[in-house]
Amino acid sequence: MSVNKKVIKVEDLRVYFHTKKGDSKAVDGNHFTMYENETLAIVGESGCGKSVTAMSILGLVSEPGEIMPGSKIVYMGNVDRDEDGLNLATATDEQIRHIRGNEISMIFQEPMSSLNPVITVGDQIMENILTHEEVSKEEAKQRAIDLLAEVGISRPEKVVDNYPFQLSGGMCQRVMIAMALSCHPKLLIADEPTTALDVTIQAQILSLMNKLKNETGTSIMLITHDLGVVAQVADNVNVMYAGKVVETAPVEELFSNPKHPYTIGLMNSMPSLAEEGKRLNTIEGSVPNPLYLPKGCYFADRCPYVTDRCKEGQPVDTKVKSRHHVWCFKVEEEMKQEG
Ligand SMILES: Nc1ncnc2c1ncn2[C@@H]1O[C@H](COP(=O)(O)OP(=O)(O)OP(=O)(O)O)[C@@H](O)[C@H]1O
Repeated sequence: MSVNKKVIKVEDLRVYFHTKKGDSKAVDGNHFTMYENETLAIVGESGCGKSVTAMSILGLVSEPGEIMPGSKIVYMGNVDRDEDGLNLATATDEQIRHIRGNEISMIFQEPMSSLNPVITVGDQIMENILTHEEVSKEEAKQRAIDLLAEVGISRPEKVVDNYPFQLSGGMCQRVMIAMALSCHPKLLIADEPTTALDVTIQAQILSLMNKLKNETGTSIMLITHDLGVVAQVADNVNVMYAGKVVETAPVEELFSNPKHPYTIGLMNSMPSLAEEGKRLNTIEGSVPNPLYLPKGCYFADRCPYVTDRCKEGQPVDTKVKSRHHVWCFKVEEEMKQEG
């Protein structure tokens, strides 16, 4: 089986917010690898560190937040520059500025508030192109029009001169995608890109993201709490809990063979995924406060299978099969028994 090229490899990423009450461990040992032409979905309850992980990749963590020493975010999207990759966790502001908006782009949940209301959408796309490439204004404008057409906006030569308020939410999100794609990014981070849109527009935006991935080979990180969205567009999924990945697997494998009790709980709480006729469950309890994390497994307090061992130490990486890994003592023991 051919494996796509690695774009980014995150190892032991820790992001702490230094507050008066102590260190709030928003991300606490996160790790994953992203590949070209693949969409990685990051799922998990509110506050589990999805957005902070994305902000770290973009160099946007600011005080009181800190990417802790030892964290690695190795960007390998452009091997011409450096065979070993560039550690974005320790890169200079200048190095990150060059990559952000160019090789790594981001689209956000609220397209209206991410676009500048007093600048036409065309000028905003052009500004991005002109910042990163040496092209004339005319060429940049033509590129903006072509990009608007590419993301499915009709009459792009007219829309290019519109202000964001003249467009619908779905159109603004398309503009954001056009902007993100203006410099052919190796990695596109989409943080809840369809949450603010109605269902039909949601489906169109997701299929647009799929099309772009297939046509350009861009690696996409999709942050969402919606497993329905994950099923539609993800190739791989990371399930995060309290700042850590607790399970990672290819999407079909995760849905057919979820292992971590938290992943199973998430699936049972989704109406479309729970077994027909079975009562919908919610996961009792709440995520631990990142200021006071327990010494054992962070899910122990909510886990129906908790044992003393779970309260004593942190579970380690257990391989279930190729690219399916779980961090759970119960799964570790099951795998040992299976030999
Ligand atoms: N500026 C800040 N100061 C202190 N804590 C912060 C700050 N920004 C984020 N956090 C904390 O970091 C943790 C992770 O937040 P993050 O926004 O990454 O969660 P999330 O999984 O993206 O949630 P959501 O789905 O609600 O967007 C949370 O506990 C949050 O309170």
